[in-house]
Amino acid sequence: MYKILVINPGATSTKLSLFEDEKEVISESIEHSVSEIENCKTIMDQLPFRKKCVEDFLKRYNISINELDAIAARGGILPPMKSGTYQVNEDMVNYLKTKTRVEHASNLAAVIAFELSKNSSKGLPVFITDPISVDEFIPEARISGIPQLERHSLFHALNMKIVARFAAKELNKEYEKCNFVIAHLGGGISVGAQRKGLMIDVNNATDEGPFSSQRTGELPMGDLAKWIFKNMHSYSKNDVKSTFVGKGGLFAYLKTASLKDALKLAEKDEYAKLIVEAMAYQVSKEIGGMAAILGGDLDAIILTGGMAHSDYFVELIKRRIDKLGVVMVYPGAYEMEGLALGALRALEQLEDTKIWEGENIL
Ligand SMILES: Nc1ncnc2c1ncn2[C@@H]1O[C@H](COP(=O)(O)OP(=O)(O)O)[C@@H](O)[C@H]1O
Ligand SMILES: CCCC(=O)OP(=O)(O)O
Repeated sequence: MYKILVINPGATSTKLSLFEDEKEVISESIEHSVSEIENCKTIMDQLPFRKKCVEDFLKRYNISINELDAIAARGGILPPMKSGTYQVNEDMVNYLKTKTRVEHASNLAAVIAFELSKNSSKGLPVFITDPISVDEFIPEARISGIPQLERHSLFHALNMKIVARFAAKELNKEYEKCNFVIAHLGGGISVGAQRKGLMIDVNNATDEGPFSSQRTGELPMGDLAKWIFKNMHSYSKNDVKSTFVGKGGLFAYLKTASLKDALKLAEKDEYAKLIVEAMAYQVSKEIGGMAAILGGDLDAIILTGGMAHSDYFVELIKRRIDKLGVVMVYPGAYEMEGLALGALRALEQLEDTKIWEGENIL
């Protein structure tokens, strides 16, 4: 039996689990205070308190680092790379600390895990599986409309890939032979077209596609450019950024980033109802686009993420898309399981573990 520690830092929490083979035996989500987060200028400034929170977890459950067989860490924003499980090494850690293109809490996971692994007396492997920067785009998906700006593949790869595996199993089909449109409806929203195991196009969850709880998604470009020029003297670069990612989307309209709260408001307030319906409308539109990319040849449309817990929200989407194909719903996120199973496949040598080869791996 393999013991695997799983580390998954999110924007405001750190999720930790202990798996014994496929079974999650301990699971905790540690919330961080706004002041703890705001005191840190960069994500890497959060390293000391995030690492301590993992050490405290190990102490609380009396888990010695020497009894672990692996640590499975959420993959951060690395250069574009193939889907799969990678062994973390010093180069990857340095990249995450000093070179990553996007500040995201997931960048901390491999760094924390690698530092902890050094305390093991037996050489503890650290793995990441399906990081946010998995890139399986077809050439035409990279074209934005202007040669200076390329589209990038940045999405909820970990959860979307694992639910696709669940769906293939449920349909009794081989994962690599299935075509899916997958919509991850969490704090951020990614909607992608997965053809025969490869995510050939997906909206960049930070700045394309539907608006989400705190992100604007795609915006009317001409008016956006005018808005930035008009406000460039009164807004800092960070103010501009947080207007679109952090204070945009549901939050900008309703002052809540939670769909649960928005749905409560919508029971009495027509404006709140309109905003929730608009989010479902935009998700449906993105799903339709991705179905077209697959030429309508779909095994299923998969809805997943926290917002898929809401039957009401799922229904708003389903009524627009259910003529496109079978709709399968996996509410919540399966990231901890995705990480543990990735590490387990590596330990059992069921899959080739990829070795980080630096920045030009594709
Ligand atoms: N039962 C529910 N009904 C409606 N919305 C829900 C429900 N459960 C979770 N959500 C919504 O899901 C969103 C969070 O999704 P989640 O996948 O947990 O996000 P993340 O892990 O990215 O923070 C929030 O908007 C939350 O309100
Ligand atoms: C950039 C895609 C990943 C992402 O948005 O993750 P969160 O929703 O967890 O911030």
